[in-house]
Amino acid sequence: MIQNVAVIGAGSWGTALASVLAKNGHQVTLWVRDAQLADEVNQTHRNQKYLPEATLPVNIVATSSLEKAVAGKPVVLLAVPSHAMRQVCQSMAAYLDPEVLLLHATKGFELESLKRMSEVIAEELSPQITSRLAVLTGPSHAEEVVCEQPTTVVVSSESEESMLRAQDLLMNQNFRVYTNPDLVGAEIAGALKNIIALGAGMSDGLGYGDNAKAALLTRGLAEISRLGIKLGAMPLTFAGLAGVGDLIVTCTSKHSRNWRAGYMLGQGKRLDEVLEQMGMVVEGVRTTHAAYALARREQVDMPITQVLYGILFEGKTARQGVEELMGRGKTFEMSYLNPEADRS
Ligand SMILES: NC(=O)C1=CN([C@@H]2O[C@H](COP(=O)(O)OP(=O)(O)OC[C@H]3O[C@@H](n4cnc5c(N)ncnc54)[C@H](O)[C@@H]3O)[C@@H](O)[C@H]2O)C=CC1
Ligand SMILES: O=C(CO)COP(=O)(O)O
Repeated sequence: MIQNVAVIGAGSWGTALASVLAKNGHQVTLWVRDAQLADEVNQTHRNQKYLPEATLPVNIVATSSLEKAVAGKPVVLLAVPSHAMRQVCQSMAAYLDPEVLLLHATKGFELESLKRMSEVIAEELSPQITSRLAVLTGPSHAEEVVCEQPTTVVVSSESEESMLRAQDLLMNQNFRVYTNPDLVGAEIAGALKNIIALGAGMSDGLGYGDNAKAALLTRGLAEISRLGIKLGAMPLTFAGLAGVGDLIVTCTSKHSRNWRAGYMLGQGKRLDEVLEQMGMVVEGVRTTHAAYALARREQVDMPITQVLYGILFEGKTARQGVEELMGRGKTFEMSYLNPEADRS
């Protein structure tokens, strides 16, 4: 069924998802924070800053008014950075349709509370929203999605009906949408892979090879799963699109902001320089901070995250980080073989 959909956030991901929805025939209102960019999208059907190569469908109409964007819309899709989620929800709460289907495509935790995005959304809107809330995640760079390159993603929700509705809205010949009821696992996997992508970029920036990258991905997945399972995720989610799928794409793609930021750090640039040069959100930086705190709170061993925290926030060099990881004591690969020593 053709729907009126509001997409909140016109960075690369919001713009690409607006394009998918519009090509599926939906009428899309795109909320753009910056009024000048809203005019540009309406007049030129382009978003020069975030997706310069793409021409956008004409059934995307941009507005810088959050009220105009969401009022009366049966479906709202949020694609803002994690640090903006709470404030955006607060600002749009009064205008939302009480029966709205809410999707979010944000990969991160709220740093201050260490909460997942769906928890932040439920706190700001209402606890009942969880029956109409779904997360969209999986290996999907905006730059490829917007030019209709084959892509697979996953939607997760506590409500089967919401999950199926989200799948119907988004799915097409080039954008294949799977469902997975493990909302907790889907959100955690999508957020934590960005930490490992920073590490993979650093490894490449240091000039290390494929062996180091494979080690980071595999041991990264081990610690992502360890924390995720402790926080209530289903183990198999980490073997799926939201887990290993997204880990592969983010650690190996030239499109990845996290990989690119890591690469520059590996070459010896300072974090502030790197973030300034990126000009786009690098979720892995805040997520490293959040995961470091979560790992301490939950007493879960996350050696790669710990080392990256040292590099990002404590002045350790990338090379020292590698030495630290390679110099750790002997241990089992599979912690279930020795659960007492749950080490990586
Ligand atoms: N770019 C991609 O290919 C993908 C991104 N994501 C996730 O989507 C989310 C958004 O990422 P991108 O679109 O890539 O970011 P981006 O850096 O391309 O754009 C960020 C957007 O958020 C807006 N924004 C920044 N601060 C804000 C604030 N305080 N309040 C409201 N809006 C604010 C900016 O104006 C911009 O429109 C992130 O969580 C990211 O991990 C997920 C999958 C793919
Ligand atoms: O989540 C993503 C791809 O699935 C996007 O990753 P980056 O933010 O590193 O570009």
